[in-house]
Amino acid sequence: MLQVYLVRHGETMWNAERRIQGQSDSPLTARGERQAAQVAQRVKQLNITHVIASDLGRTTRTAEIIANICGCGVTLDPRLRELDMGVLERRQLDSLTQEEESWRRRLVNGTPDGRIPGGESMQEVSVRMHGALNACCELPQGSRPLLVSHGMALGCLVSTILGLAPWAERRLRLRNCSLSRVDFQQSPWLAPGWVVEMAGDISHLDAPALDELQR
Ligand SMILES: O=C(O)[C@@H](CO)OP(=O)(O)O
Repeated sequence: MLQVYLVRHGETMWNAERRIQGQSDSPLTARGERQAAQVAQRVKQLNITHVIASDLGRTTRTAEIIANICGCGVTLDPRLRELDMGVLERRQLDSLTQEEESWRRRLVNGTPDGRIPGGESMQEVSVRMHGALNACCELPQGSRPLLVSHGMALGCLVSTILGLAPWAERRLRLRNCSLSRVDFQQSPWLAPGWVVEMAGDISHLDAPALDELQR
């Protein structure tokens, strides 16, 4: 059985400001750095063999902190990036016009091929996230990888493993530096292939990100 751990990056400056990031980027806050150190201590004794991260700055920094504690390197995989939110990236969530908010709603309410102008659909994110996850099956026998990605991308992955639509991810709270685990297994009691063992655990954090408490 292959166990793959999933971590959302630490809190960033724009998370705290409720500013849309998508494939734009902002640095970890001091709280985000602390969260990354706390999740690193949590996974330290899990014999992680590979840390694979979205190539954006916030995930790369989180991955470096984890890899340093786990004693392994960091591999970057752009398939793990956050959903591309097109023309709304860098915008404050509270500043959107009604029309802009309708673009965001279409993205998350199941409109087929719903997307923000210039951005990705949830279906497209699902395809590339599964590609990155399935690549873990090609690692040497006995590997235990940890993927560092983003809120909507990871939510989309977990939702689709559960057989839900990609946009169901809006009903799964994945806080900054939460830890999830998915297993590739052949148990007679479960559906063959990927199953969700754990999702969104933050018991290792001393406080969830401030911005999460405001939502
Ligand atoms: O891009 C963003 O603004 C958020 C959305 O969930 O993603 P993350 O902070 O996880 O990169």
